[in-house]
Amino acid sequence: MHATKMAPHAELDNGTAYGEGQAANLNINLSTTQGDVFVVNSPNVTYTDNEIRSKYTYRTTSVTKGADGKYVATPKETLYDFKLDRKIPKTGMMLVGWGGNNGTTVTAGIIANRRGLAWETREGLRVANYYGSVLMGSTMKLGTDAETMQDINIPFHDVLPIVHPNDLVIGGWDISGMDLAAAMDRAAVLEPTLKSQVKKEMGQMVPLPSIYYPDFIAANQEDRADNILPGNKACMAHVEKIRKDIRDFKEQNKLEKVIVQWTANTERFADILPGVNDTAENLLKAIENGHEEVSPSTVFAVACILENAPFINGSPQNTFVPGAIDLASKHNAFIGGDDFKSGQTKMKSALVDFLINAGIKLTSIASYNHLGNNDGKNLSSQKQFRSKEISKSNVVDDMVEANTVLYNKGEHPDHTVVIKYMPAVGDNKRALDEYYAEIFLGGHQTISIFNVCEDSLLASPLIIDLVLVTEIMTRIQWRAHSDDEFKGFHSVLSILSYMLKAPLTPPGTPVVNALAKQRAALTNIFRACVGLEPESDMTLEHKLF
Ligand SMILES: NC(=O)c1ccc[n+]([C@@H]2O[C@H](COP(=O)([O-])OP(=O)(O)OC[C@H]3O[C@@H](n4cnc5c(N)ncnc54)[C@H](O)[C@@H]3O)[C@@H](O)[C@H]2O)c1
Ligand SMILES: O=P([O-])([O-])O[C@@H]1[C@@H](O)[C@H](O)[C@@H](O)[C@H](O)[C@@H]1O
Repeated sequence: MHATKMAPHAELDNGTAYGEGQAANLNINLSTTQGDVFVVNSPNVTYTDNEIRSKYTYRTTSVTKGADGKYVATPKETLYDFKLDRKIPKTGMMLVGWGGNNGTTVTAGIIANRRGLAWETREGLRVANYYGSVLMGSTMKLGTDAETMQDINIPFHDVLPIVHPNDLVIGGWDISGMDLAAAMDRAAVLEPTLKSQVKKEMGQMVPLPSIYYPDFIAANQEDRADNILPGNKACMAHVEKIRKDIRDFKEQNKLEKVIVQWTANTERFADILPGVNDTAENLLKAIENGHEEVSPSTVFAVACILENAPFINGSPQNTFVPGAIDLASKHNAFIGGDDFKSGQTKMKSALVDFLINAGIKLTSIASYNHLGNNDGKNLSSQKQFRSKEISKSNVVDDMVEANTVLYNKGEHPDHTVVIKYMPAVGDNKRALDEYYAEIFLGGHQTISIFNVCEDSLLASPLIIDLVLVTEIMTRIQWRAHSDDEFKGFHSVLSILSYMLKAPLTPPGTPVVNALAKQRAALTNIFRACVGLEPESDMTLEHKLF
């Protein structure tokens, strides 16, 4: 299944009408096939119609400490076999919170790209694109031209046979019964000249009724809740209804795969209670018994795990209580989260990475923002804000702990997070940050940033990336070269961390927040699946001659 990709921007011919499918008149490149833009020429890589197999040597450095206290670094090689199903499945994306700012925006964006829409704005003509998506808007270095020694870069999306977002079938749930066209108007994110072109199609999209347990989100959300299932606390009937919704969606749209994402309101944290949500068995029992500490997002996670539909949490709450992770592992079901990393925090994880790795001692981070959308309204409630404060605050920990030259054990920069609800600015969040650092000989560096983030236009491409990466992870299997059986990656998809503020990792494994490391992990795991070495910037070919 090949879909077209739109060129990012084009000038309109004088007087040429624009609208659905008019992109062709804009003299832009309409069709680029995907997936097979390169082939790997290696004895370690074999292609069949259905599969790509690669024999991959994973090279690391194992470190031990000698009796004299010195580290001993030993190069280590592990041989893996990767197997990738090349068939791109017809895939559905079901959003919890479909009628929200992100849900309506990502839906309109996919429709606009699929139909090649263009629309007038005050700044001139705009053509649908996927800017902000790492898979659709960025490239990766494939290698070096054998003759010119110049880098050859390819669209990130083309490194593997990945679903095209234009082909995604979209559905979902919302406690608000508003159709997607009305909800898009409520969100006030998109230009009227774009909305008018997708209004008809979106007007036919109505979110499925959802579960609503008032104590988990702000009381100020109650006036939206007109599309809810009976029952205000967890029960198996809710789990089974969600499972049926997924099956029905899959069947009605003849889908081969469904990925579910939570882009509903931020919930308060759930207490972790032994005997309630600490194991898979206890969590299922707690749901059966209607325990009031089981949140809607955890009920969705359990339903998706049991239905073998990967579930991604785009919000900061602790959806994946230990019992949910235990259940996912037992069912070999994929989960991932938490909290889309869209603007202020994405900038932070890049800037902190730069400062600390430059040997500059960051001593204080002040992160303030105000926004006026419904997310901000929900976060104006302390318990929901606390969930966000946690996810926004922990993002520097790994980078600080890794630099024992600048920081003593347990030492870290002051870090404060403030979020205020200011309706006037709507979805266009204002993020004001101050980074204060010690530099050479008692000097200081102060970096002040004023960052206007159109939150839903930044988050929507992440929703797409999370679906596309999660989907292809269901088609990748691995084994140690000596083993017979292939199996999937661990249930907790930490490969998704680049798109998330508080990356969920397999229990006991470290959390990596440094943005460059996260992108490198995503890049190099995808490269390994086609037998390519990790992207190295050594460029010895440019130094040793
Ligand atoms: N840049 C961003 O927009 C960004 C970044 C990181 C995280 N997030 C998170 O993404 C989520 C969505 O953001 P948004 O701006 O779209 O918010 P929003 O308030 O516009 O949308 C949330 C939607 O969820 C619905 N909802 C609430 N509880 C529900 C339930 N139990 N079942 C189904 N639907 C339910 C609401 O009716 C609403 O339509 C929020 O949790 C937010 O914190 C957003
Ligand atoms: O991703 P990011 O810009 O750091 O964080 C954002 C916060 O600044 C904002 O207050 C919140 O409403 C969004 O949901 C998002 O979490």
